[in-house]
Amino acid sequence: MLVERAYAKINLTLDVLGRRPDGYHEVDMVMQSVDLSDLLWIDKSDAGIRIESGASNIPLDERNLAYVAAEAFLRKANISSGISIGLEKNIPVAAGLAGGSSDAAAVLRGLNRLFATGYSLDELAELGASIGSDVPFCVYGGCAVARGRGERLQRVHHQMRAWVIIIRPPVFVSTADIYGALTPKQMTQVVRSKSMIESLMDGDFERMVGLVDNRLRPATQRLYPEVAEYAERLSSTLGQPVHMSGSGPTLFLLAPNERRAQRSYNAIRGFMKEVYLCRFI
Ligand SMILES: C[C@@](CO)(OP(=O)(O)O)[C@H](O)COP(=O)(O)OP(=O)(O)OC[C@H]1O[C@@H](n2ccc(N)nc2=O)[C@H](O)[C@@H]1O
Ligand SMILES: Nc1ncnc2c1ncn2[C@@H]1O[C@H](COP(=O)(O)OP(=O)(O)O)[C@@H](O)[C@H]1O
Repeated sequence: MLVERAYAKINLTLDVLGRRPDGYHEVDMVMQSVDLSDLLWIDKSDAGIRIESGASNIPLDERNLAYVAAEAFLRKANISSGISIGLEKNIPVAAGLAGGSSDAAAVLRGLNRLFATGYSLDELAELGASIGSDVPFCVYGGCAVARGRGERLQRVHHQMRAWVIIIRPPVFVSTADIYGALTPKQMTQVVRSKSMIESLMDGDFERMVGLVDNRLRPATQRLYPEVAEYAERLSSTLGQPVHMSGSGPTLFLLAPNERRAQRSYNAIRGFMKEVYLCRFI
């Protein structure tokens, strides 16, 4: 048996360039892993794929992305063993934090170790792209610019230290609905990833914060006006901008040090239920 950790991500920039013939959207986004994670215990078993978890808000059958990943891996490696997966779910579900994608990526890494199949991370990422657009990034973690539908990655090795306060409003958002609600005006060729990477590489925290942006946000706020209300309340209480991750509804704030992060975290906990304090990894 082995243990794998599946980290959540936030989007520091997210630009949509246009709709593709396959129904997906061409994106350009800077993704960053944070140290909020699920834990997976992965082992061989007699037959079939079994997932056990205390989480009651996700399917534990073949619809679970960890299951889909295990099935895809066994098929690729031509292995007939059964698999058991224990899943401790700490990443909020359907939140724009890629929790399911990260679980899938952790299963690919874990099974590669368990069966000593020797696939490279690039090979696992390629397999991951068939499971979901965010899975290839989650195979590597860290920081990367993701293009295409999210699967074409340029990894970024920066030393920026930043704390992240993640707030999950009680709103349930469908990623497909958000992409589907984009208007042509919300899709442009202007991308912010280059400047964002420069600020990360320079360790320029203030510049980085000023560049955080997400082109899906207007669509999410139009379909779910509560998200705009939560964001407005948070930014007016704290006197600083609040950002949205992925298709939402998760909002986040960035802080340059632990003291400031803790102060914001304490203030937000007074009126929001689901708040997490974490860091870039
Ligand atoms: C918005 C983002 C930003 O990181 O993250 P989340 O909010 O899901 O965390 C991603 O683009 C989400 O990636 P992921 O959640 O893996 O998407 P998928 O399962 O591949 O696709 C779900 C649906 O979203 C739409 N989709 C997804 C990716 C993309 N580049 N264009 C799209 O139009 C499609 O309608 C697709 O059917
Ligand atoms: N292991 C998993 N963890 C979370 N959600 C999962 C998982 N497997 C499948 N899902 C389903 O995937 C959908 C998206 O979940 P998630 O990956 O958490 O969000 P997002 O794509 O917004 O980052 C949810 O509707 C959930 O039911």
